[in-house]
Amino acid sequence: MADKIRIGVLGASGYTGADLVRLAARHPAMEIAVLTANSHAGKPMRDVFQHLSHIELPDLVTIEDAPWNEVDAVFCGLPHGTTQAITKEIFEKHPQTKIIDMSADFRLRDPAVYKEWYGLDHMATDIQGEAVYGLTELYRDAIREARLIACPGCYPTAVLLALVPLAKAAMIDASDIVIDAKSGVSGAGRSLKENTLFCEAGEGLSPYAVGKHRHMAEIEQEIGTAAGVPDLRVNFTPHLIPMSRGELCTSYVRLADGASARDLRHHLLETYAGEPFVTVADEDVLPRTQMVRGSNYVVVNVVPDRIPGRAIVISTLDNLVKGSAGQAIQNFNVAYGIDETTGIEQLPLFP
Ligand SMILES: NC(=O)C1=CN([C@@H]2O[C@H](COP(=O)(O)OP(=O)(O)OC[C@H]3O[C@@H](n4cnc5c(N)ncnc54)[C@H](OP(=O)(O)O)[C@@H]3O)[C@@H](O)[C@H]2O)C=CC1
Ligand SMILES: CC(=O)N[C@@H](CCC(=O)OP(=O)(O)O)C(=O)O
Repeated sequence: MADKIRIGVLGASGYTGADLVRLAARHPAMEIAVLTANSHAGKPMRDVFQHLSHIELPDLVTIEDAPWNEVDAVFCGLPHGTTQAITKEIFEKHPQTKIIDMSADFRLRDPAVYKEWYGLDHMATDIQGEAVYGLTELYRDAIREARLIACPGCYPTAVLLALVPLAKAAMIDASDIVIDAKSGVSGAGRSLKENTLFCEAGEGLSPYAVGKHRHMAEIEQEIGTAAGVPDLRVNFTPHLIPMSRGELCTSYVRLADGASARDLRHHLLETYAGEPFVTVADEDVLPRTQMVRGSNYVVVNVVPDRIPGRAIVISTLDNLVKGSAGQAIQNFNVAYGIDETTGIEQLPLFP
């Protein structure tokens, strides 16, 4: 293979950053050149993550100390609000760099909507316009040309892969979507939070951010665009479930006149025929997190609702792989013209 592409991972001491490093370390076209951290800066990566002690990795440095002239591509796994300024700075000094962001900082096209949901002024409105929404299966052509890729949130990835094709084909009523979502605790990141403590997350199931979760903005943006419905509103309720990784979204939809659950499933089968990572489950198989754990796969299916004129669409993924690091690498592969499955072909872990 020609020279490897040198990558930097911002936020390598976090969950998405660490999973990115785990996958990148075996990617034949990548060389891990720079890893950054905040409170963990100055430490060897193996001191922070013992599961990565089998390989040689650069030590963690602060963003300020990172040598940007030594990287070709940057993956960002930073908290919301911390990616815009550094993205601008890198592009100003090294305009050829490709940036693949796993945070929400460039996902929302309208900076006013970003402010509404994140409570922050957008600090890079001049480059927001060139950001491509990194849902690979739906934006592949634009990703090929992009230097700034905004990977979707984990819940939106699961929901949009299932619903956008149906909304686009006008097979469902985009204005009547109710999404019940559940996520493992790693979705909340590695920092200490009360609701993620073992004693408080274990043996329980808790709804959170009901009626106000910021992923609604992303889901509305993308389904609204696909369906041609400006100001679309969806109902989305996430729950924290006591497992470390994995996510399952159950969407209750109203069928367009004449459409059946079976038609919806056939449409998804046609849409995703040939897609390496989206599996439409066999007719009687219900998606379960155990079908995707540790992998870049998404499993979807559609079943009839007992209420006439409605259907239930279920989708599942691993929030740290297809929901963040795996999808980021999939986008990297597309952006660099590498076979899309490179480095992320792992089958799910089971049991
Ligand atoms: N977890 C998930 O399933 C998903 C997360 N995301 C998004 O990806 C991003 C990262 O999430 P996740 O890995 O879970 O988060 P973590 O909390 O696990 O990690 C955050 C990382 O950012 C670093 N960091 C924190 N604050 C700063 C700062 N002010 N300046 C520089 N670096 C900083 C931390 O360094 P240190 O630890 O050394 O202090 C750490 O490396 C977030 O935007 C998140 O919303 C997207 C999809 C899925
Ligand atoms: C369990 C849990 O807390 N999950 C996170 C999802 C994080 C994510 O996927 O996405 P963002 O990049 O948009 O934060 C949450 O609901 O905020």
